Amino acid sequence: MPEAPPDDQPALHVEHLDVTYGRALSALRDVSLTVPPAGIVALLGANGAGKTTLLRAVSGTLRLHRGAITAGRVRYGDSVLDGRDPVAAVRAGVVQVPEGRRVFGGLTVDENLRAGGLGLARRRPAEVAEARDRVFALFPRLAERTRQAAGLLSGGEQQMLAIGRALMAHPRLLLLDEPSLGLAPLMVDRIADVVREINTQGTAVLLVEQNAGMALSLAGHAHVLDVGEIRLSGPATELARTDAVRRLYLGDGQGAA
Ligand SMILES: Nc1ncnc2c1ncn2[C@@H]1O[C@H](COP(=O)(O)OP(=O)(O)OP(=O)(O)O)[C@@H](O)[C@H]1O
Repeated sequence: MPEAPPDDQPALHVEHLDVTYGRALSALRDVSLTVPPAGIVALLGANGAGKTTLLRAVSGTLRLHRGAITAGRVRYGDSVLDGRDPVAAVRAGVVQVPEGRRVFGGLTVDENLRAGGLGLARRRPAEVAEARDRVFALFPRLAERTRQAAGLLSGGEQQMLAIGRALMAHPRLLLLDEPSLGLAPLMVDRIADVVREINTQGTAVLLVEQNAGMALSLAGHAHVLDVGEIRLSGPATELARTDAVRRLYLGDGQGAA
């Protein structure tokens, strides 16, 4: 469990972040953003803009992908997260749901959930059971399939499981990487409802999405990344009205009226 009580919610501060892969590839340049306590912030951008890279920099998984922070800071409350590992981030209350519903296909739903939060010290069985109950309340479909192999779930159910597994670690900040990718519209709505519900329960969300309509309907604030740099930032409702966002991300060929 994170050390701080739930009502002591820190903010995430990403400050002037530069990230490179290998020696040559600059993936992020001078990126700054804040996720306020219990807020939802959306990060939009085309393929390759650097959205996943930013989540990796926050969750401590960058090094697993041969990336490195070369300048700037990532702070979550009093915890400095840049240069740390994923376990340090999880202990601070920051958990990433990777793109592509990476569930353990050969393990059951229940085993996948139990794998969430591994690395957290001293969890009592009652705490694990309570976390599972919370996941099942959000995703009743998972409760009906606890013994099913995760690889046999539908795409939407696998996304639910990936989010559920992250929730097992009691995040105070959830990093969601394209949760709507490849899902049917009804399932996208369902995932959006769940993100809203998780946030209502007090968890902040940094939401990476190509589905700008969904992301802007959920977020209070949003940023647009373009080839490694933040081009636009503002309240989600305002961003949804700008020409560039409407044309490029909301499928509005006419631009703003
Ligand atoms: N492990 C890696 N090694 C080298 N380059 C990488 C690696 N991961 C990402 N990149 C490069 O870094 C840049 C940013 O990629 P990133 O995956 O962060 O973008 P993205 O906005 O999340 O795109 P997508 O929507 O396609 O996932 C791209 O040029 C990508 O090719």
